[in-house]
Amino acid sequence: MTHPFVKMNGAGNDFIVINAMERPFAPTSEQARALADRETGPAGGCDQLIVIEPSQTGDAFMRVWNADGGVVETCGNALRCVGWLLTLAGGRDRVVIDTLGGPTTAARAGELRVAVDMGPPRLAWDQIPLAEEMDTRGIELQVGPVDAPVLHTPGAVSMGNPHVVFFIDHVPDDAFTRATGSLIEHHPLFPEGVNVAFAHVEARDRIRLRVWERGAGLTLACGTGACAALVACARRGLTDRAATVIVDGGELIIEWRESDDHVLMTGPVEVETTGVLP
Ligand SMILES: N[C@@H](CCC[C@H](N)C(=O)O)C(=O)O
Repeated sequence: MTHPFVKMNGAGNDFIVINAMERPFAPTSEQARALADRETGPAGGCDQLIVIEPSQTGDAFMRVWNADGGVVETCGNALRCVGWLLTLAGGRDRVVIDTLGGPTTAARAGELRVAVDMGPPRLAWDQIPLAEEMDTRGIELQVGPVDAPVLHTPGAVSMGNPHVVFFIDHVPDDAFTRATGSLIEHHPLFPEGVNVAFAHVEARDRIRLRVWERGAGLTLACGTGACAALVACARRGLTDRAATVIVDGGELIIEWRESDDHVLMTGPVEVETTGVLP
């Protein structure tokens, strides 16, 4: 493959980023899986493989592979990482990055900090998508026995990719997050699978979040998950429209702007290492 790569992370959610602006890079899903592999992949593998391609309408197009080799619509933390690389390379403060989930603007927000405008959340049941019509403020889904569910009535939100957000009165441990997340990820209610978030509201402006990502499992942070959690919590009146979302790998500042319905996410990015693919 012999492409140079940059290993980066956004609040701990880590990526192998490949610049294919001048030389195409189109891995098969098996190759993407091999690059992401935690034992044999370069630089310790990754949660998502990210390829930066030319775009007709923006400054670049960002393509995303989950660690399981599936191509998905978007990735919020990767948008911040790619935003950092593109602004650095172009000597600019702001860039437009296209994705399969829609265009995003990324702007520098300090040293190794980037803010992205993720656009409006998609809240109609068929935009998530769900298999049947439901009120996405609280969908008919529960975990545990019918008469005493452990979790129930989560919110559903698309940030370009599908999310379900459970409201939980404590921070779930790894075992619970893995077991419940992997069960819900493939639930027939979600024909395209779903990212599963567990939101513990600490205050009207503070959410502690853990996310089981579709196609990647338990990660240290999920940017679109943090956006979806804030939207789901605000729709239920549990938080204001802006909050700090604390994930396992750091903190993300999320605002659901009233004036234009857009969701903004600001947070850290880190360059871990660079290398060349074998
Ligand atoms: N880590 C991401 C989301 C990556 C894609 C997701 N697993 C999906 O399948 O939709 C983020 O920061 O948003």
